[in-house]
Amino acid sequence: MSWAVTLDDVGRRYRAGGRWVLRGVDLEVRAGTLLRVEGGNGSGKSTLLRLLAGVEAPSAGRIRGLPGTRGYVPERFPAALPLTAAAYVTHLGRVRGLRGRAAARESTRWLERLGAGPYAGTRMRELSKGSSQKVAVAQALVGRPALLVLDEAWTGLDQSARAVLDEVVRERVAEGGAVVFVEHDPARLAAAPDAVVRIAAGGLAERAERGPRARAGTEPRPRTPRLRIEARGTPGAGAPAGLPRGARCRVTPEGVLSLTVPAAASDAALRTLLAAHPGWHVRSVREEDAAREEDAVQERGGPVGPAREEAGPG
Ligand SMILES: Nc1ncnc2c1ncn2[C@@H]1O[C@H](COP(=O)(O)OP(=O)(O)OP(=O)(O)O)[C@@H](O)[C@H]1O
Repeated sequence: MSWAVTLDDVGRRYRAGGRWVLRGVDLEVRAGTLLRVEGGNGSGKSTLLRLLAGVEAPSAGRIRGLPGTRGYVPERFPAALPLTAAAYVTHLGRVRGLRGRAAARESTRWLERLGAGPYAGTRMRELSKGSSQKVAVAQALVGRPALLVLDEAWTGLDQSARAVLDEVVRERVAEGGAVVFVEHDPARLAAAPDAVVRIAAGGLAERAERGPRARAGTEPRPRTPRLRIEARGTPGAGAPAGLPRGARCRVTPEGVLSLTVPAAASDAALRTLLAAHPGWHVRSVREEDAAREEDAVQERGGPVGPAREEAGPG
């Protein structure tokens, strides 16, 4: 069955008036695809995954088409539950629509496949960290959810359970499910994703689509996109020192700065601007291609949309 989850201009912040963790995120996750989410620590990967898992709602924008059955391995699994591993996974199976016996059978099957069969009857709070992680994975897989969201799900698993999870991810995608994952090991499923998105400065700074040849690891990643950062500073101030490699910077005598940087270096560029003395007030961060298009429209006297993202204070 063909379906897709669509994020339209999605933003997330954790308190009203607080910092936007994610902003202006447009993303489509289609059935039968594997998507990897990358980004530095604290960039918002887990936040994006929680939105896709439906356990958090966006503060701005819309998420459409979330399938009814979703499996989610959170970054931190609440292991101190008073249930046995089997009872917990069976319970999740029922939540996903399996009837009693079928839920229990599937629970046993997943626990055994992951190597957790011997402690299916152990209370969750008595399990070791790695064993508890196997239960975290089993509870996400039971009932074969259409969308599987894995937040560092391999962490803590032993080698054979890791290999099983690799295998299961491939199976789910081949069966028409969608899998979205974050993983710190770059070698994990390295040639498998259909797309890789990178979060920087609160938005999806980079999106690399991969075709069937790339699945076999033979196609180079597309050109790295550049971001354009616009900021206002003190009239007469020159270009700021310490910009990352690959940055191109223009400053008008009035103190209006236009800086383009490879997307991967945008966090470093923003930090440089925000830490400079005298300071820079960052007005917008946009993909360079989109900024060019808006400039062209403006030159023709047409309408200009609002900047997609504000990255600085105020
Ligand atoms: N429940 C919350 N309440 C307040 N702030 C939060 C909450 N969850 C996340 N944040 C903040 O949002 C930002 C992004 O966090 P998130 O966990 O999504 O990043 P991440 O990319 O997954 O990081 P890591 O690689 O370290 O796991 C961080 O600054 C974090 O402090």
